[in-house]
Amino acid sequence: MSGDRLSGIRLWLTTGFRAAPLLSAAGVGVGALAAIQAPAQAAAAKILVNGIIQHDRRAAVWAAAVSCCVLLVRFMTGLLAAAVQSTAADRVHDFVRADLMRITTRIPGIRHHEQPEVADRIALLQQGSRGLADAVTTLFAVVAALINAGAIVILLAGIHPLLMLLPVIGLVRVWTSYTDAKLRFGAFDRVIGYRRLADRLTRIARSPAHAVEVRVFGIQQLLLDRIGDNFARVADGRLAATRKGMYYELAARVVFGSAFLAAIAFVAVGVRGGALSAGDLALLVILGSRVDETAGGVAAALRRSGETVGLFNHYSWFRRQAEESTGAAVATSNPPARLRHGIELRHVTFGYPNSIGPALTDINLTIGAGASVALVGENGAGKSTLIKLLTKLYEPSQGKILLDGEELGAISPALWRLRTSAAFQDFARFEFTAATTVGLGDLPRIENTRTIRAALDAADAAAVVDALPAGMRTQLGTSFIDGTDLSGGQWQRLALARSFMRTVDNPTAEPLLLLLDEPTAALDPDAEHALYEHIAAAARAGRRTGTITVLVSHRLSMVRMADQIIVLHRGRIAETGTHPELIAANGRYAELFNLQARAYRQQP
Ligand SMILES: Nc1ncnc2c1ncn2[C@@H]1O[C@H](COP(=O)(O)OP(=O)(O)OP(=O)(O)O)[C@@H](O)[C@H]1O
Repeated sequence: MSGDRLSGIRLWLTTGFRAAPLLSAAGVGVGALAAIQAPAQAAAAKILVNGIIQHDRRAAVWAAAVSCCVLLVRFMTGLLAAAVQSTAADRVHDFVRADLMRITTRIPGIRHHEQPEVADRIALLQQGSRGLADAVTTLFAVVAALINAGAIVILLAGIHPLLMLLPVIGLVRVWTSYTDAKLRFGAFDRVIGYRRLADRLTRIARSPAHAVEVRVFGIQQLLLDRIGDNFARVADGRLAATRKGMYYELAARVVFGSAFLAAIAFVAVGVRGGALSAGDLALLVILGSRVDETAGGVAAALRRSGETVGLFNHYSWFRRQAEESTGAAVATSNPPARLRHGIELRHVTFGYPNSIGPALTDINLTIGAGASVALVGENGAGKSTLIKLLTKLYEPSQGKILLDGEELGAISPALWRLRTSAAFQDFARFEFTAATTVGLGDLPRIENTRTIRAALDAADAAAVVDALPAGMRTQLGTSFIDGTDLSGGQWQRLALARSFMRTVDNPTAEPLLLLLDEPTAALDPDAEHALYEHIAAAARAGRRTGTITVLVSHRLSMVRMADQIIVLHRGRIAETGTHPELIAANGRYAELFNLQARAYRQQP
């Protein structure tokens, strides 16, 4: 058995007991109790029949009484089992969901979001979360089925040892059922990519964020067709597996039915010859249908446990992956209190997972402490990628990034991020109150109104908040009944204010790196101008504290104040220098700058 499978089984067997120990133990106990009821009743039936035929009143009364008691216990355990199982399943569901959230959010980078095999497994886990929750119920079913099967074998052997062949033939049904489950689960695995795509397209079709473009470009039908295609592939894959499995099941039942008929004939002959009693025949008839039922029960339990183990394999794999990437990120060093020399990139090359070529190639760069740097270049040149490497969202594929001479790779991502601040072009619209949306930028001071106000001023966003119905306490976002929505530019101003939270009034934990990736894309010219004034002021202050400011912008008139301008082209550094140096060099930067300046001059 592979290590993956073993750890899946181990996780299956332990998760229920970790999530709800008492309920799980009770569930297994009730399962065991339920399992002996049917064989007990069959044995009582044999004694009853023999008692009646042999006029043994005492035996007959006892057998009838036992039968009634067993029936009563059966009703009680049925009620108890349903309650115990569903409560345990709810507990396990909550436990697994919380565990998955915890391990996913602890992964320091974002590489796992872009690996299809990881995304597929996460989709499988989400869709099969009920199967994970049924960990206890499945265990309950397995215990019950095995005890039931054991008791039946003993009773059959008591009639005649040859009858033990019946459960052996019943095993064929167990095997076919298991094969059926394997086929179905395999099909489920194979089509999960289509399923994930269909789900993603469905989300696009329903998403309010896409609603306008979906209607303007009339792409509803295209989306519906693609969703339909993908779901059809999912259904085809699963149907083929179901059909194949059904043939196996049918064959097994024909074989078992024939064997059962032969067994009845064999015992009937024994009764006629006097070697066996009428009670034995009654017991066989009852047990015969029980063997089929039990074989079905064992098969169903195995099938369920096969599916459950399959899901737990994914769960275990995902936990291990998360642990490995979290473990890999367990770095030994802390970031320095302040930068003295700066950041150096040595032969840094980076390629995204599953992409053909590198996004950055052989980047060599030194940024002095306290410097302001501007990254410019055409779309796809690699600017945002460089920002992601500096925030340790990814690690370089080759080369290293040094922070005052020490490798950034050795510094804990969490601690490093505490000493950086950033605003991204794809900024998040956190739908909290306005104060919280900004305060999130510095968790220890999330409720410090003075700091939030200062960050809003720095981002020229105070007017946005002041115009809200309840000021800073206004709930943002359309997901809430009393929520207020903002324009794209207003959201971006709040995102900028968030990024300034760590930079304002923070002498003890001043960021070492302030990253601004296209921070003004949605801003009007006034706000953009005010922002650049602030960035220039922050950059000047950075000279004192050692903070490096990195700005990505296509607006070249805004980057001229940077101490160093780096022009990226197709993932490589094309040129670097100050604005005057690059203009004098008359290269790519000068060409782009003059082009933009001419365009502005030509405006009426
Ligand atoms: N998550 C990703 N997975 C695979 N490739 C990516 C990913 N993100 C970016 N790329 C690729 O990496 C290259 C650099 O992209 P990057 O976003 O760094 O460019 P950029 O200079 O910031 O562009 P822009 O000015 O358009 O924002 C591009 O070829 C892009 O297609």
